Amino acid sequence: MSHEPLMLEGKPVVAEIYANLSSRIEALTAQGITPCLATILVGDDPASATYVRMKGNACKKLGMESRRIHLPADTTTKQLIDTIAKLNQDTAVHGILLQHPVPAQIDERAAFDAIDSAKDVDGVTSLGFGRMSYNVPAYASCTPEAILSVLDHYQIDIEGKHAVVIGRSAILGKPVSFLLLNRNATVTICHSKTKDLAEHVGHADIVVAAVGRPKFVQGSWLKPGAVVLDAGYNEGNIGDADFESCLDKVKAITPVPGGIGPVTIAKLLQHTVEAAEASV
Ligand SMILES: Nc1nc(=O)c2c([nH]1)NC[C@@H]1CN(c3ccc(C(=O)N[C@@H](CCC(=O)O)C(=O)O)cc3)C=[N+]21
Repeated sequence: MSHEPLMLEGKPVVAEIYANLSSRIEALTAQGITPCLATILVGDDPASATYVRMKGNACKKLGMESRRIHLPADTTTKQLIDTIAKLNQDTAVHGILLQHPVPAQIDERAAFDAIDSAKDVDGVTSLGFGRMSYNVPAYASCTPEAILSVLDHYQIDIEGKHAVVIGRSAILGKPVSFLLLNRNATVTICHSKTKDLAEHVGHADIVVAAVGRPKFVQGSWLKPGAVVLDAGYNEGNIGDADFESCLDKVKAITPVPGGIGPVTIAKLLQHTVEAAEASV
């Protein structure tokens, strides 16, 4: 590109979300309801522990409550579901986040579906996902919604654009594909078995990198003027896009860190406030 690419920084998007939330949190607290997010971490993955801690810290900063539940790595599906059931019953808890991924012995789908849909602030239940996909009111998964918020904040058109999503996970690739579809993008979903990935990506106006492989998306694959949203969170804060090579081609790109990640957390808090408001 002849001009500098636009940096899609998360910070102003987060500031906008938090500015809107603080008065709502105050109003709730005045009624004796402090929005409360419960996070469940199973096992000892250090990166997951960091993300969960960040979520709790963000709650504190905004005057919200949080509960951190940490279960051992050998937790069974039944034990996890029992823990979720207690949080479902607890009227002081408004949102429940089960940190993905869970250890292999756990049926993650069964655990996600045990979350009361009124508290499913991360859009992980089958009902929440289905409602989101049908474009009826629901809490969408936080990273997908963060991606849409970044596009909207920077006034990047979605309608009629060709979006290529790389990755098809339950909390990222699949839901972001539906959110983009519901905004009238033409969506291609690529994954590990996709042939000619570079060719698909080369047709994209909007590229969502959600593969979980550091520096995977190469600038050489991109159509000049593409917009790249990097939702990767690999070790060492390295994104899924090869930022340096992408810079030469893109109209706009999210940095990692400082892009989608912080907006994800803001969305989680927003949904928790909405769940608290709905509980009144
Ligand atoms: N049910 C579920 N929902 C999730 O939303 C979810 C999850 N499971 N499992 C793990 C991933 C990861 N994730 C991140 C959130 C924020 C940053 C973030 O804010 N990162 C900072 C840098 C991190 C740092 O400062 O250490 C940034 O990009 O600027 C990263 C990663 C949410 N996830």
